[in-house]
Amino acid sequence: MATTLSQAYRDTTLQLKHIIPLDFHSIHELPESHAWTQADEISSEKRACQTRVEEEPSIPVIDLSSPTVVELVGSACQRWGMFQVTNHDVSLSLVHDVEAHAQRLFALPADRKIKALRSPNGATGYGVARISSFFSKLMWHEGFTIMGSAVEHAKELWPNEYEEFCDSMDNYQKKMKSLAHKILLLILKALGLDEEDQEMTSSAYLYQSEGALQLNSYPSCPNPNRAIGLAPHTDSLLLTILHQNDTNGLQIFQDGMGWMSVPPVSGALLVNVGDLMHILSNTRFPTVYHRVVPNETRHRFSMAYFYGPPTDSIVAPLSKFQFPRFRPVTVKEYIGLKSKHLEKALHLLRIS
Ligand SMILES: O=C(O)CCC(=O)C(=O)O
Ligand SMILES: [Fe+2]
Repeated sequence: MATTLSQAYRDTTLQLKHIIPLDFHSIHELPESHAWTQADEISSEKRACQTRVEEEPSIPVIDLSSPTVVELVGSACQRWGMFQVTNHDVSLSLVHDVEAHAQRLFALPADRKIKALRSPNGATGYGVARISSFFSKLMWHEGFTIMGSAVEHAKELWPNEYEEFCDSMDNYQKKMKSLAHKILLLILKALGLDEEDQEMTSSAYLYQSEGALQLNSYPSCPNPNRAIGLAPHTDSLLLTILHQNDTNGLQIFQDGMGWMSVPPVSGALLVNVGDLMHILSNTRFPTVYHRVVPNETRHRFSMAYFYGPPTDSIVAPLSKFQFPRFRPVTVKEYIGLKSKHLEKALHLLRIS
């Protein structure tokens, strides 16, 4: 039987310290457990880089109905591994509805949210970021992960009125999936894929793909300079489509430039290349190293939709690349490698 995405994520057992978020409602000072120093980060040399404050080039905003959309997407992927899209056919009222549900969820009392806690070897539900176990300090963040139906955990949160939440999450995931299909096709065209690749990717990747929806909350923080909202990481699958509310916080790392802010653009959705796309493109498209910094006065919410091929399928550089730089890997194996080795996982697949 085919492996589902949640099964692929289920095999890492964590301690509860790495699952239960802080009760942010009751905290007025940054606790030692959440106060980071450079030494607490794996890539401390990157943390040491200053965030740029002067005028910086910004991530391209691409109108999906533009006649040159393939070229625009191709050059944004190559330069940034990231772009924002407008004319994406996802209604803003749906986006805001999902955001409002996320706000309602995270505003619940801590003892209620704990009822939907991710289990120690589980993939879905309420909890800290999965990457937390790699760091000695905890993040100023709480999340809720959905893969497929949200019913099981929504019932734990709202035993009598979970339906509206679930309907909204279902609608949003459907919309995200079809937008991700569309964007994947544009990216594959931009890569100039040949017939053989097209057959492989269009049948498997497009029609049996899998996705996960991650709701993120970063409450206002009493000492944002010493806290981290989400530690630096790359996303594992092919693409991520992100909505951020009107509160800054997301930053991407650019060689030679350091950390650069990616402020929200009203009505646009942000798309970023993940590790599997980096493999497929044989390194032409960079996987985006990003983090979130908390804000002293404002509460940031974001919704990230992670999109990947079926979990048992094989990902390898497209056959048009004469000198593949990665060995083929199944999605499931890659998720396992990432759970064990975090950012070193990609290097373990390098063959040249
Ligand atoms: O909140 C954000 O802007 C980023 C979220 C993110 O990177 C993730 O969920 O992987
Ligand atoms: Fe991410």
